[in-house]
Parts: sequence; structure tokens; C-alpha cells
Amino acid sequence: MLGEYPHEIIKGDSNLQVNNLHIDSRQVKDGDLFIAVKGSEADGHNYIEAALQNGAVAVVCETLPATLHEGIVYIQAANTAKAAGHLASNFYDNPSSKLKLVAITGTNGKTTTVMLMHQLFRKMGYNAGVLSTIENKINEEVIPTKLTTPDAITINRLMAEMVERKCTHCFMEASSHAIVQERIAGLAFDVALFSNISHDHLDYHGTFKDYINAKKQLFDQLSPSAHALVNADDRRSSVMLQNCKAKHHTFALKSMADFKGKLIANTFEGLLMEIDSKEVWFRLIGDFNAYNLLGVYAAAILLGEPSDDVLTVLSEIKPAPGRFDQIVSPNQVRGIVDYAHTPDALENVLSTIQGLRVPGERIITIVGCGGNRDKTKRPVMAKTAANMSDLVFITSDNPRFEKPDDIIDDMMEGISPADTRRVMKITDRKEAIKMACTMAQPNDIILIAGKGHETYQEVEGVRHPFDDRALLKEFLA
Ligand SMILES: CC(=O)N[C@H]1[C@@H](OP(=O)(O)OP(=O)(O)OC[C@H]2O[C@@H](n3ccc(=O)[nH]c3=O)[C@H](O)[C@@H]2O)O[C@H](CO)[C@@H](O)[C@@H]1O[C@H](C)C(=O)N[C@@H](C)C(=O)N[C@H](CCC(=O)O)C(=O)O
Ligand SMILES: Nc1ncnc2c1ncn2[C@@H]1O[C@H](COP(=O)(O)OP(=O)(O)OP(=O)(O)O)[C@@H](O)[C@H]1O
Ligand SMILES: N[C@H](CCC[C@H](N)C(=O)O)C(=O)O
Ligand SMILES: [Mg+2]
Repeated sequence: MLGEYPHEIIKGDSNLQVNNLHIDSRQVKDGDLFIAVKGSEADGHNYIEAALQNGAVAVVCETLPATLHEGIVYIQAANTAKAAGHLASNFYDNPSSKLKLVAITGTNGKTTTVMLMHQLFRKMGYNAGVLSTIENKINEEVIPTKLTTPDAITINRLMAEMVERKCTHCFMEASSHAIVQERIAGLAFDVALFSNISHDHLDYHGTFKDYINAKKQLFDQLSPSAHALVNADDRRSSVMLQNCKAKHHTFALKSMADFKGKLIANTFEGLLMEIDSKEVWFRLIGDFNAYNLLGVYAAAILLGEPSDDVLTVLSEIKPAPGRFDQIVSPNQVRGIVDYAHTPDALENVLSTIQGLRVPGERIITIVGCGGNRDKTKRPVMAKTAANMSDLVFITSDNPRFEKPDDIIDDMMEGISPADTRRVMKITDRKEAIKMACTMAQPNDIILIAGKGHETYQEVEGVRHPFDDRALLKEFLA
């Protein structure tokens, strides 16, 4: 079942058929196979007995348990996280090889890119699937998700369903967590795209170098027939291509590149670009989206689509939910909800707003930072908000298992004494949004950053209903 992936059958019948694969003992049922994976919190090897109790008939592990039970198949592999990917591919009959599979990695722009690609290919008449932070989709059917990149078994199960439903393409986000945890091991990619890299997730990866290397791992795993497509305006793009066996391609707005774009105009309604000597209007806003659009265009060309069709269809597509999502109130207050949850994204979205506003219009920013995530980005994001806005509300994002006020205190470290008059702390996010809307005068611009499409606020493991967009609408009405 592991095919060519190095492994050894220690005990039991190698031809055994299993019903299902699991990396979580709690999901195992009669006749299933359990893969013991060492995680960051727990070690799956400690749950082998629990899996057997639940009916597992086969176990894949790195180290063998002290007791090997009769009638159970034990398979040993050096890296079970990686083995899980290969097992899942084989179990579901290698669905990724039957799809044109595009993966995107990078700190920002992944969801925007895959959602654009999915819509583009759907509108061009293809059956296609998408795996994204917002949701997974097979054609138009929505399958809710809690992760940006699901675990290897879920990925392969969803792709098998895509194949069954006659999908020809799949577009997926490859988060750095997923890459390091081998959730994408064994997948056959046709195109891998690198958008950019900036400060995020240092809590998990430790150093920026390791974070870069995590992204690079996607490019290291490409085959010679695949395409590696990188943003040449990001100086780390050359690292992605080092020793990468796939065909190399670049896109850029500033540097020399194979796919060169030019941003001509940027308004609150959209942006005008020149791509392949053609001027095209798009419905996305902000310089950073010019990169996303160009990356999508380049990937579509590499997949063999005609340039004119791609540009015509792409120009009609709306932004992904919660990305520069705007409403204008009856008294001309502009409210924007954006998923900017990294320092770079926040700076980009604020500089876009600064560039588009009429001088004199105030920017009011509401921002928080997630709990149990990179603490070092907190003061940086607060400082960016203060430097680039007229008024700031520092509030909660998803506190998870941290005390909301501790997170706010970390953010306040980035606020200089001179700015404290313009920066208010309101722990309750709903109150902060309400206060900003109450204080806003005609032509002010309110930015609510960090949660975008999220329809919940996660507090101590519970996701309570919460929607920035709905609250903004309510309070601006
Ligand atoms: C830190 C992290 O990424 N954790 C992910 C990881 O869990 P883990 O390795 O920590 O698992 P663990 O709890 O240590 O357990 C180890 C193993 O023992 C197993 N186990 C555990 C308990 C038990 O009773 N029985 C059992 O079998 C577990 O199923 C697991 O296989 O592997 C799990 C299965 O794939 C994920 O669900 C889990 O995501 C957690 C929930 C999470 O919040 N992850 C976030 C940080 C994340 O991955 N985010 C990225 C996006 C980031 C970005 O935007 O760039 C994402 O792709 O979503
Ligand atoms: N190409 C880009 N460069 C820089 N910032 C961007 C880019 N694209 C989007 N952003 C900013 O980042 C935010 C998140 O965008 P998006 O959801 O597409 O990224 P993501 O990489 O999927 O994030 P996550 O890691 O949480 O899944 C946007 O709301 C916007 O503020
Ligand atoms: N995929 C990102 C999302 C962050 C979204 C933000 N709202 C937060 O909760 O920190 C993460 O898990 O770090
Ligand atoms: Mg995403």
C-alpha cells in the first residue's frame, strides 16, 4: 500500500485490505489503518493501543510498540508523516496525478490566488476544485474547512472526489505548516507558485530562515515536468528556484520576468493593468492584487489556456470574501474589511487606502492579533496601524487560549508615547467596531483588519459567531 515509499512490513499479511486510513486514533473504526505521527503536541505512537481498541487492523509507525498483537499488520517507515501522504495517494488511486494540480505558497495572497483561479477555470467551462482557507469546493459545492491546507488523507479523499466528479483541475494553498508537516507529501503538482514571503509564523518555524526553507520544500518536491512560477519582485524567489528540478518561470511588476505586468491605475473600484501588451481592468483593489492577478494569469498560461480568454474572464471576477470587502454608508463613510493579519499585509492595505483617499479623509483602523500565534508580529502590526492611520482601535482578534488583554499589551509595546492619544484600547471587538462607526464622519475610511471572511471569534477553543462584515453593515446603516 505504501508502494515505492521505503517501508518494511514487520508482521502480518501485506495484502490486507483496509476500510479507511487515519492519523487520529479517535476517528479509527473497525477494519481501518492507523498511522502514528509525531506531532507538535502529542505523539501518535502513544495512541496505537487506542487505535487498536477502536478496531484498527493495521498500524504504520516509526518505532514499533513493545507488544505486537496477533492478527494486526505492523508496518515500519522512517517518516510516518511523509508515509501518510504516499499511503493516502495510493489508497485513493493517485488522484493528484489525474488532476492538473496548482499549489501556491507564500505569506500573503494564497487564498486570493486560488479563489481567483477556481473562478477563472469554472467560468472558462472546466470542472474544478479548490482547497483554501475560506472553504474547500468541488465545482460549486462547498465543503467547510478549519485548516488552510488539510491533512494528507483529507486532501487525497477530496481530490478523489474531484476526479469522480470529472474535475480536471485543482487549486490549493500550501501553508508553511502543511509543508513542514508533510501534509502535501506524495502529491503530483503541475504548477507551484510562490507569491511572497514576509514576517509570520515565527512562533512555529523559529527563525525566518526556517520559514523560507519551509516554503522552499514545495519547490524541492516538484518533478522535472512541473512548472515552478515565482514572483521575481520578491528577493526570496531565487531561493525557491535553487536546485528546483521543475521548469523555472518568473512574473513581476518591477523586475525583468517571463510574465511582466504593469500597474497603470488603482481606484476604489478596481485596477488597470497592462499584461502581455493588453490593457485590462480588474475588479480587485490594491497594488498587491496586481501581483495576485499576474500570478494567476501566468499560471493559467502555463496550464495551456489562451491569453485573451484568460484576461477577458479574469477581468469579471470579484475579490474573495473578506479581502478588501467594502461598503459605503448613506453618509459616505467607507468601511473596509480585510484579512490582513501580518505586518506586510497591513502595511500594504493601509498604503493602498492612503494612495486612494482624497487628502483630508481620515483613516480609522481597527486591529487585533491572534492568540497562540507569532507574538513578535504584535507590536509591529500596532506600530504600522498607528503610523499609517489617523485613529486606531487596538482590539481582540481570535484570542484562542491567551488572555485578550495580554495580547493587547504586547501590541501596545509598539505604540510610542506620542501616539497614545490617537490609539485606543477596546478589548471587545464588537465594541471597537461600534465605537469606530460612531466616531466616523462623512468621507472617513474605516479599516477592520485581521479576520476578513471569518464568521467566528475563537475563545478558549470555542468558535463564537462573529462577523466583521455584518457588524460593519449594522453599525454604518
Ligand atoms: C500546529 C499545527 O499545525 N498542528 C496541526 C498538526 O497537529 P499536531 O502535529 O500538533 O498534532 P498533535 O496534537 O501533536 O498530535 C500528533 C498526532 O497524534 C494524533 N493523536 C492525538 C491525540 C489522540 O488522542 N489520538 C491521536 O491519534 C494526532 O491526530 C496527530 O496525528 O496536525 C493536525 C492534523 O493535520 C492539525 O489538525 C493541526 O492543526 C492545528 C489544529 C492548527 O491550528 N494548525 C494551524 C496552526 C495551521 O496548520 N495553520 C495553517 C495555516 C497557517 C497559514 O495561514 O499560513 C493551515 O494550513 O491551516
Ligand atoms: N500578494 C500579496 N502581497 C501582499 N499582501 C497581500 C497579497 N495578497 C493579499 N494580501 C493581503 O493579505 C491578506 C490575506 O490575503 P489572502 O487571504 O489571499 O492570503 P493567504 O496567504 O491565503 O493568508 P493565510 O496564510 O491566512 O491563508 C489580504 O487581505 C491582503 O491584505
Ligand atoms: N491562517 C492564519 C490565520 C490568522 C487569522 C487571524 N484572524 C488570527 O486568528 O490570527 C493563522 O492560523 O495564523
Ligand atoms: Mg489563505
